[in-house]
Amino acid sequence: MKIIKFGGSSISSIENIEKVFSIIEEKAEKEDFALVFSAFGGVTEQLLQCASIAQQSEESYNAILQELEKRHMAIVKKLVPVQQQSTALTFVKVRFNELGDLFHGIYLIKECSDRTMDYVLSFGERLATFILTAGLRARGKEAVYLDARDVVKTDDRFGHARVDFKTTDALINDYFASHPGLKVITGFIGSTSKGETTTVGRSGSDYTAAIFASALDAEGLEIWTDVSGVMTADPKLVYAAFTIPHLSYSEAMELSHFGAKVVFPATMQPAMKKDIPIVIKNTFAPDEEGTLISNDSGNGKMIKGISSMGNISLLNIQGAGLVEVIGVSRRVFGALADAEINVILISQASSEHSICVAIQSKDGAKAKAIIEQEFYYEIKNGDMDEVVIFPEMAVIAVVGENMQHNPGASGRMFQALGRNNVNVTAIAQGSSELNISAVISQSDLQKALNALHEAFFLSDYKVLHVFLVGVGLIGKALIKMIASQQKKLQEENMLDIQIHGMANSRYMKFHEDGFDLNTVAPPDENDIPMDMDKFIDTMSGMNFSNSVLVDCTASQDVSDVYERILDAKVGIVTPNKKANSGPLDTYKKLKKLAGQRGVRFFYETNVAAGLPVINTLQDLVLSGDHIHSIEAVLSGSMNYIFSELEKGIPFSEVVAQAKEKGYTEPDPRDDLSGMDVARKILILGRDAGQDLHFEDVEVQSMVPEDCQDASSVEEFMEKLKAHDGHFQKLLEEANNEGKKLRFMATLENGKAKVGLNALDSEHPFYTLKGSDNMILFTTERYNDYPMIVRGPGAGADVTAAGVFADIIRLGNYSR
Ligand SMILES: NC(=O)C1=CN([C@@H]2O[C@H](COP(=O)(O)OP(=O)(O)OC[C@H]3O[C@@H](n4cnc5c(N)ncnc54)[C@H](O)[C@@H]3O)[C@@H](O)[C@H]2O)C=CC1
Ligand SMILES: N[C@@H](CC=O)C(=O)O
Ligand code: NA
Repeated sequence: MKIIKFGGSSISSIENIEKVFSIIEEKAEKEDFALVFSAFGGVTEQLLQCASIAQQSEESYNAILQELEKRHMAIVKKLVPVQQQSTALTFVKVRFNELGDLFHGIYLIKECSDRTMDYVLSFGERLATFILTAGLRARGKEAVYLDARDVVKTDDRFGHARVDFKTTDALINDYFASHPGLKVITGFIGSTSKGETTTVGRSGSDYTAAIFASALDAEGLEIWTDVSGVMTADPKLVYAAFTIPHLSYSEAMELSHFGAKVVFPATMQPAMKKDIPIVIKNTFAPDEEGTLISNDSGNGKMIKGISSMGNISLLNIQGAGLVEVIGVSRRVFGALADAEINVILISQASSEHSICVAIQSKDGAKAKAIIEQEFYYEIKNGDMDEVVIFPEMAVIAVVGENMQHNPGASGRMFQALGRNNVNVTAIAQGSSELNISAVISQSDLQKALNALHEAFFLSDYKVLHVFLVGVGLIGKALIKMIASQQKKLQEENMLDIQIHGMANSRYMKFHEDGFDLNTVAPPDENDIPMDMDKFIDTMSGMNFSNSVLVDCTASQDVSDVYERILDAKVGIVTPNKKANSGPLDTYKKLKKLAGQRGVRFFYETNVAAGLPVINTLQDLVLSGDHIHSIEAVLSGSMNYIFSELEKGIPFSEVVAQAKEKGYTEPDPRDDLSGMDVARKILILGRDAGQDLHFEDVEVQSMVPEDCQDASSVEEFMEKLKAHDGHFQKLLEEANNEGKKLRFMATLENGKAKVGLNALDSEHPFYTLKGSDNMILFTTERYNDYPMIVRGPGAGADVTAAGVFADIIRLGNYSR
């Protein structure tokens, strides 16, 4: 025999009741059970509401009551065929007449005692259970309605009555022995020895089910609700949370203490005493396995779940006068207990210099006053400091029985918190080793939960949260690329890349769960106006662990926020060269900060797009090589322009083509002026370990003087046409000597040079084509012949691919 209970959410509508009936019918073929029901979804709340309105001597409770009656009547009419309806309809009618009288009484005397309230609430369970019994009978079941008040005997603590198990167990067994058929029992209610109606407290129907299970030595207790069991963390805060298949009673109790309110400790007590397994199932997903709660903890997982409690204040009681003084804690806790303040967590270090107590925020001010009063003289004498209160805190706890004697849990917990910049204010662990709790700032709660969830449950599976600024040529190509690889990375590389925010210069938008990258469009006027500070605030507000800012702009304003970003332990990936080619101090500061904060700052595409130039150089330097010189073609657009020029196409036209093909900077003058190449050689020099400043780079510009100040790119392109002849001449001069024009950069002896050169066929750059880049590293190790990297060095795809590779690398590093 099993006891099966369905809660209010499972029977909140006709459709849901039909689902419940199918579950019952399917089960009836296989096993023997009795049923326990709550009131129909929402009814208890409405009865409470009526009572409170009536108490204020207002008549509007009548309307609610009438609606309630209609709802119950309608359910009878749907569940029971006309010819069998009369009993149920009469039952409902009579109950609502009684309720009407009851509320009228409350209305008249303006008072509703706990005793009356229990009686009022009992109608919800009685009505639902009676109607459902009739519904089951109409479906051919031999169902018997059992008003639990006949068998569940309690004391008279109305609202949370204590069960007299001895009498109750005997009555339940007598009833079951003398009544064949499917027993359908009202949850939540009982009665005193005088026959007064009582209720058995919060989540009382679950408790009723457990009382019956225990009395009958049931082989199992099933609680059907609207979630698929107890989850590893609150799914509203941790979207990767999943159902825990198996918990021990103690683990379930520990988890429910901090938040996982699927099952209440009180419910478990009677089942636990008799070692009856409890299964939590989802009425709306009956095929899902749910959670089994029994006396063992199932698989060997160290941590079963992570729970949390917000709105906590931390009270710090400290002073030199506390050390080795006996009785201080008795006084602290005595004073709090006298004031009925519940203590959630306690922490005291062995120095005995301070005691730290977590309480609910609503009790904060009162608790501070009470302790200060208790220690009035000690504070006055300076033996104790004034009580300090830290508001807006939260407690997070990792829970699992197998932590016992199993080192490593706390290490992993605090490493994950630290790595994600979550400051821990207090720590507590009981010697049962069932739970390690930490007090953190409320604003870090979601991030902390996710970080812990990843560390304990998804340690091989990483979610990387991307915030993308710049949805232009490169940004768009990047989104497409991530979209096409997202699933494969999840499945084969255990790396889940989600984009939660994106912005261009005018608008920004966000998505808590991550955008659908196959359909997402760049932000537009329907979204939020772009504001970098707000972008960062929203990003921080989402509080994800393991986040990265991807900057696909060419903007100085965006690179100016890198310091803030790294400081907040958020990584950066960018093709934008502004940060690394600005003041040397900034370059150094960012590197240092990333190191200090343990986050990554990747910028492979700063030089030669996706070609492995930066990584190669950094590897050379890290492995102890010394860079003697660098000779390079570093501009895809310039190489394209000067090699295409040879086909006889006018200069202004090839520049337009380079722009069209996505090789140039947003403003092609940045390429033609040599600035873009200057930035790149500067970055290479710095990564090679040299203290290079922009002044150390000699740059030859290809922008004709009268084009320099054109007010727009279009005007510039137009003006450029007048100079086609000049470039044609340069080309002819070179060709006459059997040479080709190459725009290149060199770095030697701490000086860099950028400009146009005519090179003969002996030179390695002579054969470069299209958007090719080529970099020659002459180093201590690569001395006789340089190390060479060559290939297309500009364009949407090769750049986006390089950015994407950096993102993946960053994701993998954070494992
Ligand atoms: N095109 C290429 O082959 C390569 C480009 N890069 C770099 O990639 C970056 C992006 O280039 P493209 O996509 O071609 O440029 P783009 O002009 O097509 O796109 C830039 C995007 O940034 C946005 N933006 C500009 N300022 C902003 C601000 N302050 N806040 C928010 N958004 C802002 C724009 O609205 C636009 O969405 C540049 O830094 C460029 O140097 C690097 C390697 C190769
Ligand atoms: N505009 C650059 C591409 C980005 O770095 C180039 O032409 O190489
Ligand atoms: Na590169």
